[in-house]
Amino acid sequence: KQSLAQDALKRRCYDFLNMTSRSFAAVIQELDEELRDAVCLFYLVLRGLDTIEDDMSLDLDRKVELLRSFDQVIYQKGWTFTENGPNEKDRELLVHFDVVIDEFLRLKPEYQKVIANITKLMGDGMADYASGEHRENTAIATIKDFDLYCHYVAGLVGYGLSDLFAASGLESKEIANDKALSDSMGLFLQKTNIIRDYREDLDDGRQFWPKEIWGKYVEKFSDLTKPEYKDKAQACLSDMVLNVLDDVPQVLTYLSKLTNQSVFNFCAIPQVMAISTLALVFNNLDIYHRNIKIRKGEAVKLITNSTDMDNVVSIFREYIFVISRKNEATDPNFMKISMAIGRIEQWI
Ligand SMILES: CC(C)(C)CN1C(=O)[C@@H](CC(=O)N[C@@H](CC(=O)O)C(=O)O)O[C@H](c2cccc3ccccc23)c2cc(Cl)ccc21
Repeated sequence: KQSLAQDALKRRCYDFLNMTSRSFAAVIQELDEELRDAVCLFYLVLRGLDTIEDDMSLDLDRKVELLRSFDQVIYQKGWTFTENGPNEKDRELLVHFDVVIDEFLRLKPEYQKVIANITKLMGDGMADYASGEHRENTAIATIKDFDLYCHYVAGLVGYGLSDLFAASGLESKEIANDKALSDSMGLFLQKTNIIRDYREDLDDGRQFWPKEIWGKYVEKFSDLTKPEYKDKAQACLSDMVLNVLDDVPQVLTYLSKLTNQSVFNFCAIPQVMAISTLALVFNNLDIYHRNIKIRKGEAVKLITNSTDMDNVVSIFREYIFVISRKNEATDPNFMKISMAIGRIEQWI
């Protein structure tokens, strides 16, 4: 029986959810009753972890200590955090994190275990990266480092969501068994965001593109913004998109295994937004100068059309066609892009 006070507590968690991410918050709230609170709290715990990882004003040792212990923090009633810098985006969430913890402790133990387990793995991964990042600026040297970083910050989210879907009984246990599929769901979103956010990250002094890729085209990461390197910048961008296209077949395979409508919508909407973003950024040198986003009207069309597998496949087919049309024969990666598109078209 929910007391009025407990209702107020839950309401405040959904207010934080809406504060941290408007459009996606609505999708989370559409989830079946059984999963809604667990996913909402998983999202807020991850946001808390991200707010610590993102805060460059935090002392490194303090940051590492917080990241590695966050899986215990979420069990400490009353815990709050006021050491974030003043302009940290979701500072407010950690200042009132005791509300999130109270609600987390009311979840079914098996949901708590899934969230705590992923929080530990992610916190350790972020801590390892944060220590390395301070050692030398290109902590993401190889494509292997790139995949590992994206696994920590996004692939693990896929692991956790698949475990929650399976634990809820709304999806088969099998969805949580194939880790590679869950990993690809996160990698596709995160890698697309990393390409889109090139300029924003550069201006923040952060670089996530693997040196194994950009180092083939320029000496310095910021050279990609210079007009005299235009052709190199375009080839580098297509090389990055090529790397992301590898995850498309796994994303479609994962989505095809889902049976619950609300879970499907929750999983499909970010993926169709990502393929649309990928088609937008491909061969679009504006990404080196400003953050480009798909138009609102486009996003609304995608959201309303992502409720069944056939529609999602046709949306992917449409954007894969856009990429193949934008693919230029003069691009050194032209053939590789064509073959990656060929592999995807076999699937769709
Ligand atoms: C880094 C990230 C990709 C995992 C972030 N991430 C997502 O990107 C959100 C979408 C989102 O937040 N979009 C932003 C816009 C934007 O950031 O571009 C919005 O405000 O609409 O979706 C993912 C997400 C949703 C559904 C299934 C997933 C499977 C594996 C991994 C992640 C999955 C997400 C699910 C959870 Cl529970 C937590 C975080 C995320």
